[in-house]
Amino acid sequence: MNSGPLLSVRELRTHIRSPRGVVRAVDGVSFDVGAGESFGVVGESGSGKSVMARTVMGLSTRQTGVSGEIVFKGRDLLALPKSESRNVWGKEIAMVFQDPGRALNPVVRVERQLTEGMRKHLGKSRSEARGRALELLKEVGISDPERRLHNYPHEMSGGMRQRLMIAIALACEPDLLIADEPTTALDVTIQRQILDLLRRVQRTHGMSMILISHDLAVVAGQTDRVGVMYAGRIAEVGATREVFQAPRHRYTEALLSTTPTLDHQRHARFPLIDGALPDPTQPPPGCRFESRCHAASSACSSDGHLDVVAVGEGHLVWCMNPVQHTNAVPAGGESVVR
Ligand SMILES: Nc1ncnc2c1ncn2[C@@H]1O[C@H](COP(=O)(O)OP(=O)(O)OP(=O)(O)O)[C@@H](O)[C@H]1O
Repeated sequence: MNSGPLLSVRELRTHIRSPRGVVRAVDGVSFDVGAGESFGVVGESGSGKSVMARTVMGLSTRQTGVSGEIVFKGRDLLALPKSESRNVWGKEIAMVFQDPGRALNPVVRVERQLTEGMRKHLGKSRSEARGRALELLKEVGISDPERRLHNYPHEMSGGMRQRLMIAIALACEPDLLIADEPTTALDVTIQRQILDLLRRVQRTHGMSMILISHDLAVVAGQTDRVGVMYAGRIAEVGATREVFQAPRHRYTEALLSTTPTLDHQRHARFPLIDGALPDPTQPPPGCRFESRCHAASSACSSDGHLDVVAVGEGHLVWCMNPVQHTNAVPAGGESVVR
């Protein structure tokens, strides 16, 4: 029996060949997600959140080179034969995308989109899968499910389509649900309902969730732990409350300090921080935030290995000079992990 975290991502790299060179979209990312845990991922546009999520979901293209480890329930998915990893992706790990209109097949009726996975992965008969599909539609709040089974996606509203995506994701009872900006494409009034639904199904099904969001307030309210991504790497990871109340990486600090409404859980969209992300085809040596960091020293741009400092229980920061808070950690309580 595997007693480690449900998901352990280690030194994950996803490099994409493109006309402008090799984009190092994900470039040495490590984090864990525990069973039943909700893990948030934040970071400004282009930091690599979506590429990381798609890689964990097994959605790499031919232009993509992936290395590192994605250890899920004790098995490294990148080292498994394709025939086995295919059974994990879509069944044990499922994904809800930003734009349900694009993620759903426009020419296939709801019934087939909902039952396909159950028939393929769980070996359910057509009528069993149909019965379960009706239950799932009810669970995600879609009324008149019998009629809905015959619909095409375009016959449903954006909010209903996202509910349908969630039902499809739940169909094979996954252990991990990845939600990549699941409400960005929706009206503000619907966003809250979808987030509440995700949180509810995560709890009732006892799943783990990776929730990617631009919206810091959403992540603050919905997740147990958070990873802050910057330029293809994790800058800081830890309990959401701790990271948001006492950030130790200056990138996290900058995000939070320029987001005054976070306390009120409103409109906490990503703020503008002076400067720009480095060119992902030619990232600088050393710390990638160095050029925008007010506390950087010459050592930060040196080509040495970037230290990971443990600043609290499960709280790691990729910085050689983390922010100090009074009362945060007793003197000598911090240690370099590697
Ligand atoms: N198919 C692709 N070909 C080339 N570059 C890509 C491709 N997909 C993503 N990238 C690049 O990889 C980097 C990371 O992109 P990604 O979409 O993961 O960022 P993100 O943090 O999810 O941003 P957003 O919040 O805007 O979705 C960016 O520099 C992006 O331009």
